[in-house]
Amino acid sequence: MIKLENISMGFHGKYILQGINLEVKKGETLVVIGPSGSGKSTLLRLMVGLLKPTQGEVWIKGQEISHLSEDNLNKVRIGMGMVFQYSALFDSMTVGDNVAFGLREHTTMTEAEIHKIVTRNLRMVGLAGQQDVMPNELSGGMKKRVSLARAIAIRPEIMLYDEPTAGLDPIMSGTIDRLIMNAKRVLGVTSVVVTHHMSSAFKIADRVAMIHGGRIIEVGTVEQIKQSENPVVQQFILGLKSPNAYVRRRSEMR
Ligand SMILES: Nc1ncnc2c1ncn2[C@@H]1O[C@H](COP(=O)(O)OP(=O)(O)OP(=O)(O)O)[C@@H](O)[C@H]1O
Repeated sequence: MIKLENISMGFHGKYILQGINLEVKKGETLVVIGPSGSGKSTLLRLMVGLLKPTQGEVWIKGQEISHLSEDNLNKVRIGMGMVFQYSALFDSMTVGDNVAFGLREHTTMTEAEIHKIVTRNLRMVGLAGQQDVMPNELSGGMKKRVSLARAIAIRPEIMLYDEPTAGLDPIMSGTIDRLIMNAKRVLGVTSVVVTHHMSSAFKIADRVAMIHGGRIIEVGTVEQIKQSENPVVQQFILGLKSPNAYVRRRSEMR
């Protein structure tokens, strides 16, 4: 469904990502973890053609997208929902109109049908009855939830989430995790989720990929990641001060 082939990405001569090979299968949820600034958001932006790789190929549903015109890219993007860190809501539109936007643009649904979906989706993200509110009256976390309600409205085949639970309280984070899992279970959505929340990552992931130093240093199922012998992976998932702390802890346990 999504395939990155030998991707390198540099900004002003400095390489952020190097030699990235990654495949996300249909219906799979891949969670991307890694330190701040390691290139996780850049990876998502490459997948949706917002950035062109310095090197390598980005395949979406059998189509290489890094050389497509903006028009053709937009056609590919119709099947993709995005919940990005600063997902722009349209400030001049109500919450309800924001959620309805893609449905009005890309479907022939009646207003009554659209109203039903808007109401249901806002309820799913814990914002029932907020359709007439303007985005600037919402907290950051609420805006993120509106953008999630908007993204899933068009029933995309692919969903890309950039830190969907950042800034949310634990209960709301749990709600969003369940939404991501439901989108997979009910709609068969293929998802890539960038998160700093390890508990969330381990709950929702089919596979986890860890980026470090511009490269994918580990990829595998939750169990495989938890059992990784790589001290850098263990340091990250356990939140230790240094990789050596893990090596010491492991030798003490043996
Ligand atoms: N358009 C750009 N121009 C120049 N540098 C950029 C650009 N986009 C990202 N970068 C740089 O690339 C690096 C990786 O950024 P990115 O946002 O992908 O990291 P991240 O892993 O998502 O970080 P975080 O976890 O903090 O959100 C950073 O050093 C950032 O400054």
